[in-house]
Amino acid sequence: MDDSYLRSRDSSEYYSMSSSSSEKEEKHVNVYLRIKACVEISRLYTISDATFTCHLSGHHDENYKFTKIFKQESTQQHIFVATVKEKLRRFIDGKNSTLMTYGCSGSGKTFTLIGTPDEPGIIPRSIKYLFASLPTLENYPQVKLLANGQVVSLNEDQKLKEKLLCSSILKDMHGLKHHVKAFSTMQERLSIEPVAVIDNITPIMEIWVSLYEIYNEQIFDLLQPVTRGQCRPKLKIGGIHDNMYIKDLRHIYVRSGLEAYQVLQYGLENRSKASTSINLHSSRSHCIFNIKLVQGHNCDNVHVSSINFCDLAGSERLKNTLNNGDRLKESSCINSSLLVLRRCITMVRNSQNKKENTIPPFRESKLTQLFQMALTGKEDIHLMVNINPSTHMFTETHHTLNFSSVAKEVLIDDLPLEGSTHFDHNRNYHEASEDKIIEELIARRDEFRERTEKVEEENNKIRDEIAELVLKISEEKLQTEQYIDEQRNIFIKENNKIIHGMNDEIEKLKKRNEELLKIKRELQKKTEYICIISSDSSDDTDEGVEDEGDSDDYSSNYEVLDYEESSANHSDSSDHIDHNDNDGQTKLP
Ligand SMILES: Nc1ncnc2c1ncn2[C@@H]1O[C@H](COP(=O)(O)OP(=O)(O)OP(=O)(O)O)[C@@H](O)[C@H]1O
Repeated sequence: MDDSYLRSRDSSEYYSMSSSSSEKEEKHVNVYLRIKACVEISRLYTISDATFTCHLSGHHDENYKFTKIFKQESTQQHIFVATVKEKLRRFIDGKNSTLMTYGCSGSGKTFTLIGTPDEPGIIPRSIKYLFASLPTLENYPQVKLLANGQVVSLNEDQKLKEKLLCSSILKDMHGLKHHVKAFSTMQERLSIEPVAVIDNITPIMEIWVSLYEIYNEQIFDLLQPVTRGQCRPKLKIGGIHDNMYIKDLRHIYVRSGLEAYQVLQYGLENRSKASTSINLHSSRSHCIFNIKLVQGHNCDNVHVSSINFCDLAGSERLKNTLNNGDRLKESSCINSSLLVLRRCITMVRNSQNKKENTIPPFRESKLTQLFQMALTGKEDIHLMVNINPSTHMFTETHHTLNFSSVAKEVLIDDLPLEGSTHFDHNRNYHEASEDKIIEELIARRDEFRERTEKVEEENNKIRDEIAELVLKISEEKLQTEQYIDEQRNIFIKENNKIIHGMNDEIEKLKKRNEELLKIKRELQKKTEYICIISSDSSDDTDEGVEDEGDSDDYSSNYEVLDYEESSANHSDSSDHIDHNDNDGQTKLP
């Protein structure tokens, strides 16, 4: 580990990374005190450096020592830098750690861990720091973490399935768009914070997260989607000795800070909360967010480190809360599990001090059962104690301070990692100086700009393609219209031709008709004339004339002969004459 000194951007303090003093401190559990910012501050307390003093009337003053005290004006960033940042480096180096927030209801535990978009807490800052320090992670995981801590390599289908788990949660989050907005607001706030850039990276680097709550002494997976009306399944604890795990707990593979943050928010929406007389949004459960980092050169040779952020439910005096029904049951479950925690820590402390040698009652509560390793000092644990300095909370605050003083005495083994030869645990970190931060921000901005340009380029390409298609379609449309026009014109022309031909024919027929009518009239005239002549001659020579039938025969013979002659002249068209046509006009059928 680099021996360099770090400087937080918002304070003039320097934090030693691995100086001998910090190593000395790490032998005991780190216990921090955060005093809630509120209007009324009791005169019963005074603070001097890392000592908090309670002035009890009629009694001597009680002093409580802490690793560090964060006064009311301390910022979220200050607290993150002073408590967790170094743990995150150790986490990247392969070490496990647990941070617990402890305090009475409404004292600011959730605010310290989660915070708000404008004042992000320790977890969002840790997510941001972690992903900023790591290289870009692969789209798909190569290995999977089983709940019992085993690691198995994944085939292509399984990789896709794991990736889809995260996608389905993010899809569900679309109804909660404010979280995406909250994250970008937070990103802006956090963008000026220093990040560590690690030197040597392993081919396998994966981040997995899980979130669960212990509510009324039952464990529930908060990342397990449940349909409306369905009960969230209760999970069981497995494992042997002090190595405990939660059976069937979901671990989600996340690739970016945004993904991790969204998954966290998705789970927090499922957390049991209720309004109490002390806190409008009181957490009624212990809630644990876990991040696991898998690193290795190949699937058979990986190391997993784990970091827990544990937001404990607030202790509450039943007399003060006036709780009843469900709230009362929750309160007594919370208080009894915190009581077991206190007893366990006291016994661990006493056995470490050789005062007694009894086995702490870890199995009496789910919380202590799961965190047995950390509570016995075998893993790194640190405690954030939150207090509300108002006078009306004095009794609760006094209890909290007594617990913290015991916890502060617990020793932790800072054991080196066993068999941890998979990668270099003493990586070099480059703590980003102000210049480097600016450099990195510029690099990120350039990268972002490059990505935006690429997207714009693709957009333009697509736009051009669409324009081309539209042009093609309109050209084809035009061609089709022209073709239809041409065909219509040809049809009209042909039609006109036929009509013209027919009109000519009609004209011819009309003429022929007229001619025939003329012939008919002439014949009638002739007939009449012959009739007149024949009647005249019969009058004159009645005897010498043959009978009427002969004369009829003569005239009809004459008519037929003449008609045949004329029809022979017009034989081709006479067939079509309509002799019944009243006005003598010929019409088309
Ligand atoms: N340091 C602080 N600065 C500003 N607001 C704070 C601070 N600490 C807590 N608060 C506010 O006080 C209220 C209660 O805080 P929070 O919910 O974090 O308490 P809690 O200890 O988690 O309570 P519970 O155990 O009931 O869940 C919240 O509205 C929170 O925003």
